[in-house]
Amino acid sequence: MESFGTRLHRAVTERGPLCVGIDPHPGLLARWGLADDVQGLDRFTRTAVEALGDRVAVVKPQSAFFERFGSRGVAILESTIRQLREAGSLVLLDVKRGDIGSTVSAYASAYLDPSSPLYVDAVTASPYLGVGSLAPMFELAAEHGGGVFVLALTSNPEGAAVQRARTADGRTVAQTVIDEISQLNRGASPLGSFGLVVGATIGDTGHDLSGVGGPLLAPGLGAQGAGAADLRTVFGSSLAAVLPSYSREVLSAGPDVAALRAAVDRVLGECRGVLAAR
Ligand SMILES: O=c1ccn([C@@H]2O[C@H](COP(=O)(O)O)[C@@H](O)[C@H]2O)c(=O)[nH]1
Repeated sequence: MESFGTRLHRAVTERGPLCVGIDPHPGLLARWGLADDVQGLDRFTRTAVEALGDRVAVVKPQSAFFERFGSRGVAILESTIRQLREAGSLVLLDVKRGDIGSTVSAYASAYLDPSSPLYVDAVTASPYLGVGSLAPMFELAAEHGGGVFVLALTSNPEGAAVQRARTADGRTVAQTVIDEISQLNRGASPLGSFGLVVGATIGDTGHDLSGVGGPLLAPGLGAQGAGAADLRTVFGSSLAAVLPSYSREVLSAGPDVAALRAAVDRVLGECRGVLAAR
């Protein structure tokens, strides 16, 4: 089984360095002329899959917007995941899970075991019960060619108070996460399967990302105010590993499929312009 890092490296080579989120906000449903109900959710996600599935390297459904409709929303999430995989994009489910290790095992089975209805290529995870508590996710991901993106320096302004706090050895909390994920990726080529989430909004953080060896997911572009040029400031010499991520900026071009695709081409072009100079 090929590793997630290898599959991601190929997808980005073939389709370009871009992740697009499927975040069916109530406001976007209204903008697309859809009701804020299960039928609206279904129509929204089918259109997004049609526009994105055969051209974007990684598509990132945001689980919260499906869960808010209960079991019928989760059924649509399952079907969206299947459709995206069939269309050839890698699916990164944004669920930000984290818990004590024995419960993380169950989350790992839910998302990273190929027999699960919610099986995806990769998930986001929260390290705030300790990076070590995520070990069952790392292990199942490694076994089945999956990936895990761990929150390090998030795009929201509230994150800094926790993530930049100093630990006993003087490193920030974020740097300890960065260092632990770097260890997991040691020796992986061309790219490790364990990534970090580092917001494009956060400016020059003074954190050392050079040894991570895995992908750096960069949300915060577009609707949260960061632009492609900010990637240079945030990531510096680590630009090669960056996977820029947009949700509302692209989705607000819908529901016309051609317009959604044009938005994808536009943001991809902007990101390539910055990432090519790495
Ligand atoms: O630090 C983080 C981690 C995750 N996110 C998620 O990414 C998208 C961003 O959506 P936009 O519409 O492009 O703002 C959303 O699903 C967040 O939950 C993040 O923004 N920042």
